[in-house]
Amino acid sequence: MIEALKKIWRFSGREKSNINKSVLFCFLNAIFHMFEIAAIYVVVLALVSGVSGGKTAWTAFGLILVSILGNAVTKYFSQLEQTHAGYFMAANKRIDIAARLKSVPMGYFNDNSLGEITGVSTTVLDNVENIAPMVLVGILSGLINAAVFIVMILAWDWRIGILVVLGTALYLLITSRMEKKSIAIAPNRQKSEAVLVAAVLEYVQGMSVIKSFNLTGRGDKRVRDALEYNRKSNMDMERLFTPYVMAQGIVLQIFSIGMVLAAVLFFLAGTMTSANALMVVIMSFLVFAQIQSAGSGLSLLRIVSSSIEHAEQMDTIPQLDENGKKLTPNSHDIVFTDVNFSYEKKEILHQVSLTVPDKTTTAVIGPSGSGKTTLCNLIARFWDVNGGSVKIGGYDVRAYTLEALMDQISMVFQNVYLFADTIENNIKFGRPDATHEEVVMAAKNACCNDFIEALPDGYNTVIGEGGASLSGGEKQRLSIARAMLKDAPIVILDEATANVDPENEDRLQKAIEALTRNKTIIMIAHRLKTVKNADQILVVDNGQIVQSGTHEQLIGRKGIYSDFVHGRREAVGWKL
Ligand SMILES: Nc1ncnc2c1ncn2[C@@H]1O[C@H](COP(=O)(O)OP(=O)(O)OP(=O)(O)O)[C@@H](O)[C@H]1O
Repeated sequence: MIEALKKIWRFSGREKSNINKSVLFCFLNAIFHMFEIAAIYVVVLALVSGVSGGKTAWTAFGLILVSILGNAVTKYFSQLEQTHAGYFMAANKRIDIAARLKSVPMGYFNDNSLGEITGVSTTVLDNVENIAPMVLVGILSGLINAAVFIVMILAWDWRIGILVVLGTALYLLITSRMEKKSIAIAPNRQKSEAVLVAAVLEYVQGMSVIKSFNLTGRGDKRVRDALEYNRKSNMDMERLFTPYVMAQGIVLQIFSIGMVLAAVLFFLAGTMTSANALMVVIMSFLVFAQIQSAGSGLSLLRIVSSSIEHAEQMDTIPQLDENGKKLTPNSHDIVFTDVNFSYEKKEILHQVSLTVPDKTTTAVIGPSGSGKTTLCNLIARFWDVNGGSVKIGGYDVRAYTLEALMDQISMVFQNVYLFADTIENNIKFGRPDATHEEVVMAAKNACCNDFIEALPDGYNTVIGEGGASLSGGEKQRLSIARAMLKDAPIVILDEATANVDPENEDRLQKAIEALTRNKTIIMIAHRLKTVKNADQILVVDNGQIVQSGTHEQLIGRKGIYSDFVHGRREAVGWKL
């Protein structure tokens, strides 16, 4: 229990002071509750002594008024501090995760990790946000208040005090058993929630495939299994808790009745006044309220603790080793020296050495799966090489901070991702401080202006998440506009014109020429015309550069390139 409490306390980070304040307000709240008891005591004393009158009534009224007002104010502030602490505990972690993800190797992102990240950022951190401060404050204040209350009762009547101590001890014993038992089950419940999020995510993402292959039955099997797993783990938790919750209730009932019986016996034996005996009867309803508050916190402790453990697993996501500096190279040549690379075990690039001179265009061609995209991704350090080095302007890409490195590079990917935001902001992603005029200019150069102006709200049109409401070609052109706006010295184009209709292709080619003028270009090319015009062609086959040179040099040589250009080699799988 102490370990779990410490874990929440550690996790609360900068919000510790809010937790402390909330505990303090809970303590004050308990003191104000005592004013109620004092009011009752005043009335009981007056009734028993038969000296009741206006003074008694006003005193009792005054005490109750103070109690109500004090209760309301302290409850409000205690709740406020808890909500503040919970919100920021979760928000800080969410921000922390987002920051970490920026320097995670791209290989980390797959369906499972996506489900895991979504699960932690939503349900797991929701648990922390909503119940962590409540549990922490409930337990701490409940225990402190119960202890103070017990000391006061012991001082008032030690015999009744002992009964309260015994009831409290037994209640805590049962609660601690329940808390220990839930150690085994709480992480399972956590896991089932993450599995459910991952399954739903995959189901929604794969909806087009599921529909087109009419797999609705099979497609949702994973979701149904995940729901069943989640239901079962929740039921297991309930099943485990129910007997303990019943035992807790029974113990408190027995000791409350015990207090009443003791009071009657002590009164009959003449060792307790009638006023005090009446007070014991009344207090038997209130005396265990504080310990119950601690108990309900304890029963949720494991859930919060395993939520925190789960969220903290995000700290173990592999990170690219970042010791870089904010470098600004003088030239932008790209040099690979003996690069070996594997995503997992299988090596994809073998001893690749190449040079892309500053302000020249290099076309990369080769069969599908030969390693062209991988080559480009290593320049942007989406992954780190396993051997050898990739240098830009004489500096290893690992010597740059990720931010400084990305300042050097614009990328136009095969699959364009657009955010659920306005067209303008999607283009501005290339340079957030760009003016509207600059955005329009980039859009014009990328042949986007016409279709954007035809949209209902022009540049302010909000596109669907993932760019769902635009055609493939339109998305591609927007991503080129983004790159134009960024105006980085190195441009990496991966199948940049693959989705553009023939009507726009020539204009887009011109736009790409404008984008790439005076820059270092590495492009995965698929048009013979582009390849021919490149300063250098690299032919990749099976993770190696098998040929390099200009079109004129390569066409005259025996090899893959001339075979392909002369149609002697099957075009299947080739990107040309
Ligand atoms: N994230 C990844 N994890 C594991 N293997 C990968 C990953 N990405 C690519 N590969 C594998 O690496 C090899 C090279 O892939 P790459 O995408 O670089 O080839 P490519 O030449 O660009 O192919 P294409 O022209 O079809 O896009 C392929 O065998 C591919 O299956």
